[in-house]
Amino acid sequence: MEKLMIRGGKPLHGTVTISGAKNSAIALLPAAVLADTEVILDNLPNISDVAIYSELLEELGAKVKRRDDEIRIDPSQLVSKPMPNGKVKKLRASYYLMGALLGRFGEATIGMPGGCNFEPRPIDQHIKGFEALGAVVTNEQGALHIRAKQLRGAKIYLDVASVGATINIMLAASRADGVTVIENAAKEPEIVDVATLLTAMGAKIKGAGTETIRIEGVKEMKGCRHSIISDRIQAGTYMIMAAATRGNVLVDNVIPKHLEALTAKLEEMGVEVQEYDESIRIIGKPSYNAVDVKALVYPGFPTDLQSPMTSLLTCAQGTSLLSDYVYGTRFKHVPELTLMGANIRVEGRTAIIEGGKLSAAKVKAADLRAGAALVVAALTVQDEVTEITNVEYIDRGYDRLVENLRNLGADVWREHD
Ligand SMILES: CC(=O)N[C@H]1[C@@H](OP(=O)(O)OP(=O)(O)OC[C@H]2O[C@@H](n3ccc(=O)[nH]c3=O)[C@H](O)[C@@H]2O)O[C@H](CO)[C@@H](O)[C@@H]1O
Ligand SMILES: C=C(OP(=O)(O)O)C(=O)O
Repeated sequence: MEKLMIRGGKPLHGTVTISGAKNSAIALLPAAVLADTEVILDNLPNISDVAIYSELLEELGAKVKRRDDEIRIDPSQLVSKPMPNGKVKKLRASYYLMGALLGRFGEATIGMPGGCNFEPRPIDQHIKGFEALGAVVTNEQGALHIRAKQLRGAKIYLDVASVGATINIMLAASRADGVTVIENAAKEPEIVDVATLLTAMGAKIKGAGTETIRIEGVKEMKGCRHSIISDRIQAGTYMIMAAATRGNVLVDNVIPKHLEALTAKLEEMGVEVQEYDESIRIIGKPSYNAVDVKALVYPGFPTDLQSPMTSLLTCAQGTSLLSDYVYGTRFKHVPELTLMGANIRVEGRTAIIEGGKLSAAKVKAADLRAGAALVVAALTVQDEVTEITNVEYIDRGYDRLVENLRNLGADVWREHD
């Protein structure tokens, strides 16, 4: 086990290059199993979720070769195999093997997913989708058994615009007989990225990125080469870190459109934001306005930036309100920030944040973004060392975090716990 040590108080300066998106990569890897030949993905993030997913694909018989930020997946020898336990429990996105294997083999047995457990995260909409496509789904000892004699296209109205359910249904429906229409589909950029890969593999998909997605099933899908979109959540976290430390940072290899909700909030706080074609410069200011933030589905403010944003709002003058309308109890970072001297109260789905100075403490990352929130907070603490344990959560989603922060001038290192 390792812990992260941060001596804060230094404004971040320089350029950080953002890697491919976690939430795309861990959907694109299982999507590759629908092909008959090799799929090559570029701009692959170097994060633990990707490493675990690659091993899962190998367990299923895929040949996986990885070099730098490229991965080659040859699924031609893939076998239909139950995966009730083991690595599937370490990931949230292992649920995509349900849709992908169902599409390829007409059956899948996958343990209930792991990942960040900041609150109960049901997958009833995924199951509803598989059933609508003609599958029989049973839950036996914590694993879902999904079987279909013949997958048939269907109209599916999602009760909630779920990212995972939208992608899972797209995966299975790509190999179904006939046309599937998903209504109230999620619109996150990662869904468009998955649709782009599936289309390059031979699927017929229209409307990804809107609330209605139409998928015409095809009999065969082939390999291709695809570059993963850049990680808007990693990019947003560095933008927040730059603002919190009153630094001047160019966040490079980003799609500025994907970050508009954050950019608008930072500007409202008084942060200077300069947008370029593929990069964003953040110039911090000595004092910030308190603001109200509502985390919503895309294109609203992302729930995955809600925790790091909480830390930034402790640097503002006055009271900010931050409400999460996607995950109403995603506040595991709050008790830890309180240990660092933050004045935050949670009422229902809202955190009420009073601006003020933080101090160093021994804190624990309760999940991936709660960990990112602690890193933001620690970077603001003048000269004192904050110790963050449970770094393995942060490693799920931040590519070369220590290296990047050091390049920006931060005093950060890892130690054995
Ligand atoms: C691997 C991945 O891409 N993870 C992201 C994905 O998670 P994930 O795909 O799990 O999140 P969803 O979009 O499915 O969840 C959104 C909301 O819908 C609810 N819901 C979801 C599915 C379902 O079957 N029933 C149901 O009620 C959830 O409890 C939540 O309140 O989107 C979340 C919301 O942007 C992000 O925080 C995660 O980083
Ligand atoms: C919640 C997240 O990830 P996951 O859904 O993979 O647990 C996240 O990326 O913030």
